Amino acid sequence: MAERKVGDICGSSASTTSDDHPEDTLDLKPEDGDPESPEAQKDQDLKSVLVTSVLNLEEMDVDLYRGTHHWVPRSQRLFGGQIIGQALVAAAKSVGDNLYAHSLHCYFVRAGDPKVPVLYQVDRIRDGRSFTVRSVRAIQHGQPILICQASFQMLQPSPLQHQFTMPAVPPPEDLLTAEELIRLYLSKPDLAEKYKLGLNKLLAIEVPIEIKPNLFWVRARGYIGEGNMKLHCCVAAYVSDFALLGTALLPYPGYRAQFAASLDHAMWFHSTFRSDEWMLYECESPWAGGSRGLVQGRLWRRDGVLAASCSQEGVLRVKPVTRPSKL
Ligand SMILES: CC(C)(COP(=O)(O)OP(=O)(O)OC[C@H]1O[C@@H](n2cnc3c(N)ncnc32)[C@H](O)[C@@H]1OP(=O)(O)O)[C@@H](O)C(=O)NCCC(=O)NCCSC(=O)CCCC(=O)O
Repeated sequence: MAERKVGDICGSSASTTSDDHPEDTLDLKPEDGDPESPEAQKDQDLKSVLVTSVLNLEEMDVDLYRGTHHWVPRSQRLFGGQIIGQALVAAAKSVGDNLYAHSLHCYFVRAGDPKVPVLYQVDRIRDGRSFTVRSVRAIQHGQPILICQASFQMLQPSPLQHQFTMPAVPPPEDLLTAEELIRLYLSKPDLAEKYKLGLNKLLAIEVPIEIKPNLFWVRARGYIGEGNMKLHCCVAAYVSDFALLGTALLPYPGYRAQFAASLDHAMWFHSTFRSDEWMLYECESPWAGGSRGLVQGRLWRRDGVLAASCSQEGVLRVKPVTRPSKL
């Protein structure tokens, strides 16, 4: 019989069997697949940091988890995608293997503090025949920073099947990564010192996501492996918040964000996909007003299958870009 350790929030621990919550043993670790396969050989040292650390929550007690931070944005508030991804991991741990995340709805109610860990408390709202709903509160300093509802469904076939068509874009292999692009700029001999400094700072940031700018080809860095769809959904939830809100600023090159923070985030998962393989992230902003911007994203598998969709509204307070006078 499997044994697992539980403890209270203060860190004391006790031992119990997994019999009372057999689903709690759900393994969200990356799959190793065939260790002899060339892919596994090549990637065995390159496990995605997203699954080995960011999304690898520590179990504190039944339905209570603790997450740690990896990359913290310059704003010094926690990255929203990290909190959503970790909340989905916590929710997924309380549902059976035959259930798959199909949607989540979150509100970011307070800025996350990078100096302390985040606790995730899961409420088992309902276990239905087809659908199962969980509510997760992400807590710091005794107060919620995120509330998240996630819904899971067993696989069910349907004659209704349609999707938009993926935009035609160059494949990721034909494009430069963000790092390559920065290095290209840095190699220019006439680049001013202040830009060199800024670009070198950008290069030093270790974001566990790879992006090719052009609508965004995106994937988790490192190897996760095939098969664990719950885990790929959690990674996609992390990835989906990256650079999404900035889409609402694209029509306004004359302004820059003075304050930007996502208010809510909703996501729907449509098909199986691998978050460690290139997916096209198509982002658009149908509306902005009232110091807020609405953004929508579609994650496409490179074979043209729509993998996931998301929507987000964020606070956007801007100020005009001041350019030095040429006189
Ligand atoms: C959204 C808020 C800030 C709302 O709280 P609030 O108390 O109502 O705050 P607020 O009044 O909006 O103030 C926020 C800020 O806006 C300023 N402000 C307020 N009114 C005005 C105005 N008229 N003109 C100019 N500035 C104004 C306030 O002074 C605040 O500024 P400050 O924080 O003091 O510098 C809060 O709920 C919160 O912090 N929620 C968490 C949001 C969050 O952390 N989201 C996830 C991280 S953001 C992210 O991940 C985006 C992706 C990053 C990427 O794309 O790279």
